[in-house]
Amino acid sequence: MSILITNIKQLLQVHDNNVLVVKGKDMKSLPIIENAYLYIEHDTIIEYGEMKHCEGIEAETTVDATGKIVLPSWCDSHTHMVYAGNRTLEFVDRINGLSYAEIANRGGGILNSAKVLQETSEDDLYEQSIQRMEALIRMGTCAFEIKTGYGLTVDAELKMLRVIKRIKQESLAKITPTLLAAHAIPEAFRAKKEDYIKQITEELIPKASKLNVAHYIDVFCEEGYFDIADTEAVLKAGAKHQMRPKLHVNQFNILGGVALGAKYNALSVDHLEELNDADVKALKGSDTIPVALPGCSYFLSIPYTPARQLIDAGLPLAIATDYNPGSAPSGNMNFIVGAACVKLKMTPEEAINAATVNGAYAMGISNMYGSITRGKKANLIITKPLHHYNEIPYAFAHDPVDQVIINGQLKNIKNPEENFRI
Ligand SMILES: N=CN[C@@H](CCC(=O)O)C(=O)O
Ligand SMILES: [Zn+2]
Repeated sequence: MSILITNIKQLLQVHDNNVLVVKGKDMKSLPIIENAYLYIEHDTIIEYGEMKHCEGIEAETTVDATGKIVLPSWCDSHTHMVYAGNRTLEFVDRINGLSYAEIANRGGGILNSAKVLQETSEDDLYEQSIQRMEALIRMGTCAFEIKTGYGLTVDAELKMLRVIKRIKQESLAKITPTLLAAHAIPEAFRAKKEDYIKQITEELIPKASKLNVAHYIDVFCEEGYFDIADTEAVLKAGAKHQMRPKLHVNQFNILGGVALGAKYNALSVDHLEELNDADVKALKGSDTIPVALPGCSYFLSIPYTPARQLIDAGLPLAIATDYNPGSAPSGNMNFIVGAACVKLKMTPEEAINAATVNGAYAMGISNMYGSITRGKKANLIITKPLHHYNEIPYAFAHDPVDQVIINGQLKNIKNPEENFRI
């Protein structure tokens, strides 16, 4: 199967030499080819260049992209999209004045989602989740990290892992599973957190490892959830099973999770709505990428991650949705790219780098995803006609996506019958 895209107004994120991550000042640069073509065979980017060099290329399918922009599809490196039900009642409670912490203390929040998930069948959970994901593919995301963490029992966490495994096997999207082993303390363990940590380290992690689905491990390192000692215990147990950390840190309070993540060679440290100089120092010289989640800041009305401080310190930054029923019930990366510009004061180039190649890095897949490079996977967005790529973040809440190519397959996203499964 071969596809030739012609007359592309702007082909974005073009790197002849493969790029794994973009840091600091380099994030301001977004290599583009104006009036370009792109040629794909099977699932792979084979060739690209200026239209004047396109002669002689024949393909089974030709797409005329006159007036349109082509870019690598979004790479969303932080989601909790496998969940059951919703938390719309808590949304209204928050509008009426309750805080996220107050709702959690009343047994709402993560505990509420866990109760519903425990009562939901595996097939139902799979269907709810894959339908959420397919809606997002239509919005231009073709690579997703998916976390467990709404199980809160060994059985329910393993159920989540099996659902993620099935999505990974059956979807055309690229899936990176993460075991969010310590997300909240179940009611039954309130007075004996040590026993819950023991259950996680001695039972959940070994059993999860046997399923061979998740190679990343996550902890919600936060006041009222898991402190530094708990987090370290979970990371040590994960390391015994070759699970690399991807951590929730600094969402409401700074506990030292960033330095701990860097010490354990975390792939990413995510949230960082709160940040201090020691955190920035800990990240410098590490291979750990910070990840900002502006949808969560928007929805909870909490501070936005100080992206400028991170980028201006020479660090890389990724942006992701945090798609979940409690703090970010939207998985739309187009909105996240816009919010990164408006609220995090990132330039469009920085935001697009953060949502493509750096998002791929934060999932450990940037060798094959996140840029237009010969030999990389053909996961692409073809936009509607736009004047310039700046229009993607500028026209906030618009949907710029016209067509997607996922794993080398051209999809008509407007057709409700379109299929994104293998
Ligand atoms: N902060 C921890 N976990 C999720 C929210 C979970 C929830 O409220 O359901 C997050 O990343 O924001
Ligand atoms: Zn999260």
